[in-house]
Amino acid sequence: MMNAVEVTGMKKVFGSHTAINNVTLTVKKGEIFGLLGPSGSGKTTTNKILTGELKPTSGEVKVLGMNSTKFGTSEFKSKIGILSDNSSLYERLTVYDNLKLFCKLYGAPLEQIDVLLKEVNLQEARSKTVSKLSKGMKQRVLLAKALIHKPELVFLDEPTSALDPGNMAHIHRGLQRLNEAGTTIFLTTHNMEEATELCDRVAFLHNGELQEIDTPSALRYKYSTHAFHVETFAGEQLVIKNEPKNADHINELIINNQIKTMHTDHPTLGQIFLKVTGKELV
Ligand SMILES: Nc1ncnc2c1ncn2[C@@H]1O[C@H](COP(=O)(O)OP(=O)(O)OP(=O)(O)O)[C@@H](O)[C@H]1O
Repeated sequence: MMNAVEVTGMKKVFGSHTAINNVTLTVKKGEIFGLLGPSGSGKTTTNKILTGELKPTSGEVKVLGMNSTKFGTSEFKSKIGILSDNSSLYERLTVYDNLKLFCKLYGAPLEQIDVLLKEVNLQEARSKTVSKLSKGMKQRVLLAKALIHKPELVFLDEPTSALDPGNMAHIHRGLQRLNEAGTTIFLTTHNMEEATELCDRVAFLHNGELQEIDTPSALRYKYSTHAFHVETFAGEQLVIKNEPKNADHINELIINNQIKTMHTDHPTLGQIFLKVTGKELV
């Protein structure tokens, strides 16, 4: 199966500052891939290179089998969708008229508009002027705009950063449905719960360099201490390694009804990021 994204040795230098250094990664077709990193780690720069807005200083970048000379062509634009900090809407037009304009631009059927307004939970705002929308509502219109032409691959830069928990959950379900229908999603976020919930694989970006790349569950296993954390009714806090030689000890605690709570150590992606880079994912 062809990869959706192939990046080899990508570097981006702004003046004397290296924003991206030697990044190599692939995104498989059909995946939800999460690029995680704190502010300034290089997520947006990576996105801009992959969507043709910026050129890498060096390295190879391929998107849907096309190399960077094809970025910006109508074939490229018809196959990818973009939600970035540069995405914009016509402020004086209504939500519906904005989407109608983009439908026409891409030759997409107008029926797509109502399908997408439902997906982003904005049916009731269809006749509102964009300038009167909240930040979160605008973000959802921009997401609908990014998806209007049914792209094969979408690049979503912090797609839920302005959303309340209810709308965030709604958008997450929508993105999962979109992915189940075959769309590959390249998501940049610093929201670790979002990444854990949505992503098949995640990459940690820190100071422009990739630190880890794997499934959330493999990373959580890798950085687990493989121990049981036990609280007894007597108030003791025990940490017992998950090893055969400790079976009798655990058995004894169970038989004597001493266990009040017991759980395995399963670090969150945020805790792992902190362990790997010494930085919080914010
Ligand atoms: N056009 C530019 N000129 C100079 N430096 C830049 C430019 N764009 C980005 N940078 C620098 O490159 C680094 C990475 O920036 P980038 O916007 O990619 O980070 P980010 O991870 O997306 O951060 P955030 O989450 O805050 O958007 C930062 O140090 C930033 O200041």
